[in-house]
Order: sequence, then C-alpha cells, then structure tokens
Amino acid sequence: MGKNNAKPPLKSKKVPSQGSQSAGTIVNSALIAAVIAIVAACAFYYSDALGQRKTVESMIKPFAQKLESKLNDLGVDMGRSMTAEELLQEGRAHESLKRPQCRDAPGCGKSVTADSCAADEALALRCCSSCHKLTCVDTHTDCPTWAYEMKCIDNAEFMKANCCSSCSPDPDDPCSIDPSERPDVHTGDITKIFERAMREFPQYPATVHSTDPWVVQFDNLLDDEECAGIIEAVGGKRGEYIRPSTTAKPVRQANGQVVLTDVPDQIRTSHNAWCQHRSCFKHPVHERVIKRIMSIVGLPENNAEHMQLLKYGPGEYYRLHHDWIPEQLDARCGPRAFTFFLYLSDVEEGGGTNFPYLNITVMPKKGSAVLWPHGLDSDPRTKDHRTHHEAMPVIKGMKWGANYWIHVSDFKTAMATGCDGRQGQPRRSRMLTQQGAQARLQEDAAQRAGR
Ligand SMILES: O=C(O)CCC(=O)C(=O)O
Ligand SMILES: [Fe+2]
Repeated sequence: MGKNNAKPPLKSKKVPSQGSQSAGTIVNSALIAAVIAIVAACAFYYSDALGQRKTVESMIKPFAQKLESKLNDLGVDMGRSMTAEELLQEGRAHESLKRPQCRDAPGCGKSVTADSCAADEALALRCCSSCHKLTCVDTHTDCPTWAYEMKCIDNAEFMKANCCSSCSPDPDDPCSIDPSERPDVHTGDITKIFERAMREFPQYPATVHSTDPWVVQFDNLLDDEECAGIIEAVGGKRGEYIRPSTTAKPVRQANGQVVLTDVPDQIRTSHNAWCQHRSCFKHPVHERVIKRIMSIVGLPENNAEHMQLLKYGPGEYYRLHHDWIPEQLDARCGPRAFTFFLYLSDVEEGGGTNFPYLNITVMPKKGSAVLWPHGLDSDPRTKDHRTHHEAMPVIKGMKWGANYWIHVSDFKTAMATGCDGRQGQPRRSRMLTQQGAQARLQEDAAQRAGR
C-alpha cells in the first residue's frame, strides 16, 4: 500500500556552463572539431578541384548535424549551448533557472541590524540572509500554522503584513517552496479541470466512472498511428529504452540524508521507459500528444513529469498502490495532482485498471485514456486514499500504456534544479507538519534574539 511510482533519474551529465566545460566535453568537442576540419579540408579540395561553387558550409552542415544527433542520442554532450527547453526535457537545468542563493558574504556579523539593512541597499544584498531574517519577520505566533493552511495565498494581504517570514521561501534553502505562490491546482480546481475538459473537448467522448473522486475515461484520444508513435518515441525504435519497472523508496544515505531511490519491487512486474532522451522529446507524435493532453487539463506543460511508457506481458501486473509521493508535499513541484493514463493497445484478456475502493475497473481500449486525481478537491495537498488502484494481470495478449503524471506546480524546473523531493526534506521544513512550522518559528526567534 502507498507505494510510489519511480520517477526519471536526474542525469549526472554536466550542464555546459559558459567558460567551464568538463574535460569530457572538451575532448568530445576537440574530436568533433577535428572530424569537421578534415571534412572541411576535403571539401575545399573537392570544390577547388572541380571548380564548383559549393560552399564548404553547405557541404559539411548535414554531416555535422547527423553526427551531432547521433552523439546526442548516445548521451554525448557536444558542449554546444543547448536551449533551456532542451535541457529541461533531459531533466537538467539552465543556469538561469536556478534560484539565486541568498547568502551572507563574510563579515555579516552581529553589527548588521534591521535598520542598517533597510537603510543600506548594498549591505542588504551583501548580507542577504541576515537582512532577510531581520527584516522579514512574523508578528504572530500562529503564522507558521496559517502558512501551512495556505493562508499566504488565501488571505494574502493580512499574511503579507503579519507573517513575512512564514510566507517567504527559506533564504538558506534554494529548494524551499514559496508559500505565497499559488499552485496551479488549488482548492476547487480539480472539479473545475474535469468539468472544463468534458465541456471543451467533446471530440473525446467521456465516460464518467465517478465524480467523487473524479475518474473519467476519454475515448478516441489517439489514433493507431499516434499509439505506435508514442511506443516508438518513448521506448526507442528497437525498444532500447525499455527496462524492468522499479518503484521509488526512501533510502537513508551514509550522511543521514534520506533520498528516494529506484529499486526493483515485486509489487510491479511490468517494463517501462521514460521520455527523457532527445529522440523522444523531439519526436513529432510525442510533441503533438503532450500538447493535446495538457490542453485537455489546461495546465502548463512543465507541470508534467516526463512521459513513462509501460509494457505488460502475460502474467504481469502492478499491485495496489497510490501514485502520490509524500516527499513531494514540501518540494517545489508540490504533489502529483493527476494521473493521465493512456492505453496504447487493446488487450485480449485482463489488464484492466482497477480502483477497488470505488468498485471501478477501466478496461484497456487502444487510443483511450483515464484521468484521476491524487488529492482532494477541497485540498489537493491532502492525499485522496480512494484513488488507490492496481493494474490487473494481463491474462492474454500484450498491454501497452503510458503514464503522464501532472503536478500542482512546475515539475520539470523542480526536477532539473534538484528540488523535486527526491533528495530528502528541505533543511527546514515549514510546511509538512505544524510541529515543524512551530520549531521553525522558535528557531527564527532564537536566531534574532542571539544577535
Ligand atoms: O497499467 C495500468 O493500468 C496502471 C498503471 C499504474 O497505475 C502506474 O503505472 O502507476
Ligand atoms: Fe499508478
């Protein structure tokens, strides 16, 4: 019960940053430059010898592009500057996405006061952390509790005036959430999203299996060519990205930090692949389908995880579980709000998606999808236990499907910056528990008193 789905691993490849390429990147770039130079020299010779007017560029460009795309697919970084979008799709972050660190420069000692921070802009920048703590304070002991109850959003004016500290990100923790930032899926939004999807997309006939909680099937969402395209895009032309499925489990590291780690698990005997490689996220069918799904739910594409392809052979299953990952409550992406599950094949026998607490089984139908929420409509940050589900064993035939998990806030940026909840709790958890929030208040007060 309560098992989590594994999430795509954050690649360890280095983000090329201006003026600081890794040794591997330099070697790769040098090799490629050498190849290109040889080809260029040949081309010069060739054009000279024949007296033709072909430019060197037009001759070597297709070759270089082919080489680059091959190397990219093999995971070799050419060191060229990738767009922020491409990096995000690979689970990596462009420098500009990282939240600037609010740190004290040396020398920001006891002499820094709230008055000096307010009067001196340069000092406020140099002693960012100290000045924040001195000038952005709570004036009421209930502030952390109110912040936990999302009052920084729902009662913004009062909270801004009285609970600055509780309504701000932790200056010492680049992964802390901003409690005054409204998630894209907030109180009442789940119902609105389902109702809008059915109203605005009649071309995908809806079967409402349940309204509380919502479980809705959409038919004719994908045609046969699109089902095959998704399998090829995510799994690879020869299925080379498909691996035995895992689940994410909290594992304590040597340094005491608890990190979510993908481990094989008998609860799940399927195989899967993640759309985190270039040949997938650039695949035209994948791009088209993602746009369609996100327009149906009306949320930003970045709120979704990379698509996960699933393959079940006869006898394979995914036992009772919930797609909710508790560690993400405090993460910048927030919890998963929805599963958008695509059926990419018919199944001869078995393979239904069963919701035992709702007495619902959705049977696989090629090109259809089922959408369900993970949290309550009244509070998407509270897990809705009723949407526990299982993939019943396939009895005959093959089941292909795809998970598209959609978060309440931007997942892709959170993942790329290491703030998606896999890396353990933020240093000072202010939102997860009220006790944690109270402890933070006392810690802040003690810090101020000590100055
Ligand atoms: O295969 C299915 O029907 C559901 C799969 C599922 O629940 C999951 O991958 O989390
Ligand atoms: Fe699931």
